[in-house]
Amino acid sequence: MQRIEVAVGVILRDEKVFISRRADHLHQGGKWEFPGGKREADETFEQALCRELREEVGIDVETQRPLMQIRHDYPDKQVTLDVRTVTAFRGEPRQQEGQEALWVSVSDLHRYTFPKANLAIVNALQQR
Ligand SMILES: Nc1nc2c([nH]c(=O)n2[C@H]2C[C@H](O)[C@@H](COP(=O)(O)OP(=O)(O)OP(=O)(O)O)O2)c(=O)[nH]1
Ligand SMILES: [Mg+2]
Repeated sequence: MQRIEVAVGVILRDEKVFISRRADHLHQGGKWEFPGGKREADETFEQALCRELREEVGIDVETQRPLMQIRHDYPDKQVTLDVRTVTAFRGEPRQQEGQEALWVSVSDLHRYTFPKANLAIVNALQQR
């Protein structure tokens, strides 16, 4: 199985995080996620995150910082998540692909069901 590399953005504003729900038909469908997507061959993770957040939530990232990299093996897919916090951006985040999305307090993040690989992200944010 090939490992896929995913750029993931934790968009933060006033102790809230912007999350969206994965479409039902996708891998890990129906769960909440931090916006992002697969890195293309000619991109750095930083570039991939800028592109994905422009496409998926319509913002231009101004400040991003590495938070962690997570390797996780799902039964049907192996992923590496390159996770970055995004603390400055232009535009107002809006889900561009019709998925549900909302701002949630960092302290409430554990109430939402994320893919298993995300557990470390939620823990790290709540310990900040
Ligand atoms: N975006 C995102 N993906 C996550 C998270 N947690 C997690 O395990 N994943 C996994 C699910 C998928 O297997 C993979 C992301 O792939 P994807 O199919 O959404 O990528 P993409 O947006 O580029 O979509 P596409 O190429 O299929 O159009 O990473 C997360 O918080 N955000
Ligand atoms: Mg995506």
